[in-house]
Amino acid sequence: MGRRIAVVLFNLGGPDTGDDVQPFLKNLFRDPAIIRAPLPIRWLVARIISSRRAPMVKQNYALMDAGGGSPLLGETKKQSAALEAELAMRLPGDEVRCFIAMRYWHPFTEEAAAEVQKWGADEVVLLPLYPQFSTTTTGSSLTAWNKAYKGQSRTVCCYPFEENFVSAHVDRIMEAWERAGRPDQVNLLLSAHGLPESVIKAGDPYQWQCEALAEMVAGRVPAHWEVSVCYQSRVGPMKWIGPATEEEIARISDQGGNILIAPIAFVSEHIETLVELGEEYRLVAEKHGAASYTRVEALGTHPGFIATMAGEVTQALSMKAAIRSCAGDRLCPSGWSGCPHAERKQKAGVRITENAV
Ligand SMILES: C=CC1=C(C)c2cc3[nH]c(cc4nc(cc5[nH]c(cc1n2)c(C)c5CCC(=O)O)C(CCC(=O)O)=C4C)c(C)c3C=C
Ligand SMILES: [Fe+2]
Ligand SMILES: [Fe+2]
Repeated sequence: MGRRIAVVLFNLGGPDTGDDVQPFLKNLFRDPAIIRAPLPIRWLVARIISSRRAPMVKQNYALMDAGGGSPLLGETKKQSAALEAELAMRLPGDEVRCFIAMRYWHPFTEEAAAEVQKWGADEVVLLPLYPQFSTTTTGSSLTAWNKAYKGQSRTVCCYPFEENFVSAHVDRIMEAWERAGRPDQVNLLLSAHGLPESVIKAGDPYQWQCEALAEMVAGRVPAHWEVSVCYQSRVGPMKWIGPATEEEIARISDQGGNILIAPIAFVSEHIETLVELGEEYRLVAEKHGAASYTRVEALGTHPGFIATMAGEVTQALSMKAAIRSCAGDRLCPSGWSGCPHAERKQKAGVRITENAV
């Protein structure tokens, strides 16, 4: 008899309606992976920031066609259904079911863990919808999962250099270039969600993974395009990693460039792609005189992305180790202490190549 395989998709979650915006933000800012302060301070800060931020953010959620909330759950359900169908084909002897585990709104990680437990899975594979590993996203979901689920699971930590994933990005970029009227001179901005600089200094490998992916993408688009990485969605007064996407757009627009802007750390459409990249930054580009501004679509259910996830799951199932990256074992160079893989040991006299790119 085949196995019952549960694939748990980790994502951030988003409010279902306008009324959910403030409690959703409160959940987010209460997370110690996001605000690194002791409990009473964190809860107070979460209450203050969420009530101050909610009115402005609510207006942005209302701009999307999602009943005043986020389209993220709907988009994640489409990816989940496509992955389930792909895995049913690849693992015909087994019963595979995908479960969605959101970190800050329904269906919460705890709800997903209870569902998996009730279903009676023989194998559990944790698969983040965050291609790059960060302690603030995948790391936080892993902590929540391990608290909620009683049993063994296998983890896919990250897949930023997986072949199908990289070529799906290039495919979406070339689609957008066609839509833009195939301009000869192009400024391709690869935009990722930013992080506070302190998180990176504490060893989080996210920025390293984003920038190494960007180099791979840059190597596959026309050689005369100008490609750069930038970081969006800054929140709060702390110093965040840069350059800031908005500043890059203003700089390039001042030179009259044709901008293609692609999300490289988000795999679905939501407030950060539809409103921030799609509307707010478009206004910045227009104000500064860009020749054109075209948003590259998120991967969504691109067949290459579904193949990436299906491949990672089947490989995770066939491994002895409980955790894998797209390179099999540890992907991050030593020094990135936030990487969930143990550091590689340097054997006497043997030089180990840490960087799998
Ligand atoms: C790569 C993915 C993400 C990282 C890294 C990340 C870090 C991070 N985020 C905040 C604060 C907010 N993020 C918000 C929305 C949001 N963030 C991500 C992904 C990453 N966040 C997604 C997919 C979304 C969209 C959710 C949706 O509703 O569809 C928000 C809410 C929106 C807003 O208020 O602007 C906040 C707040 C911090 C502080 C942080 C790292 C420390
Ligand atoms: Fe975020
Ligand atoms: Fe890593």
